Amino acid sequence: MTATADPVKLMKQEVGKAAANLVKSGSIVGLGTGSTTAFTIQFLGDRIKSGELKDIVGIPTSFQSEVLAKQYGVPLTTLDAIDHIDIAIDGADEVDPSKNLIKGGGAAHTREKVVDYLANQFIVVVDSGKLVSRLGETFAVPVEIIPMAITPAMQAITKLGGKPEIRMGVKKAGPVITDQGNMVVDVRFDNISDPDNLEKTLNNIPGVLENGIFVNCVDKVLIGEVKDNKPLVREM
Ligand SMILES: O=C(CO)[C@H](O)[C@H](O)COP(=O)(O)O
Repeated sequence: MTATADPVKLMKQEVGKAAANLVKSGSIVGLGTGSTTAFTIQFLGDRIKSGELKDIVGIPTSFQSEVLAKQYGVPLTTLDAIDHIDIAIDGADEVDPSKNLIKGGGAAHTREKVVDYLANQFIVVVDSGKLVSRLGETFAVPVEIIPMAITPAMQAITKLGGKPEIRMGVKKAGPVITDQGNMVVDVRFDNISDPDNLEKTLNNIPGVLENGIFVNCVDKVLIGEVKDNKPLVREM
């Protein structure tokens, strides 16, 4: 793979590669979604092709990661065929100092939460622009809702103090539809002081399938940075 001049892409590439290097032969690997984990999947494929990495199987968290795994030669399985996941590698939209996350920028947070929470080790890969002092600082909370419940669920979210907006498609008329056939509402909150409680409260609204707040589940965050035009990876 050739290095790129775009600093954010360079950070994503370095951190994606660093995470792929943590995977050991014989592992069952959760494959995250997004532009950062796309590099991880690509580097896993490179390690398999070179013979350095043997007997791994991936569990995709989205149609996107499934397609990439097939493209780069990473064998896949399903949750029905395995009894554990050794390591999951996934991106995030925000990371707070306690390693809590907002995810779902790619509308894949429901499957991501299933896979990432099952893993014995959950590694998050981000560029340094994703670090925040408090969740909700820059990113809205994605909430996946079944279509017939969209109106009452949005009303309930508004009563909680959130400002919900249906996520609209790009190069597609109408709303984004998830891999499960649902809609996503992006919810702005003025202040998320208790992410643990907000995660549970949102999921208690009838019709809500899952939201993008991930609390107390991350083992390690790999952060990509660029210093003096050189990419670096540090750990949190
Ligand atoms: O949660 C996600 C998808 O639902 C992604 O992991 C998150 O949006 C980060 O994406 P990227 O690596 O492209 O910045």
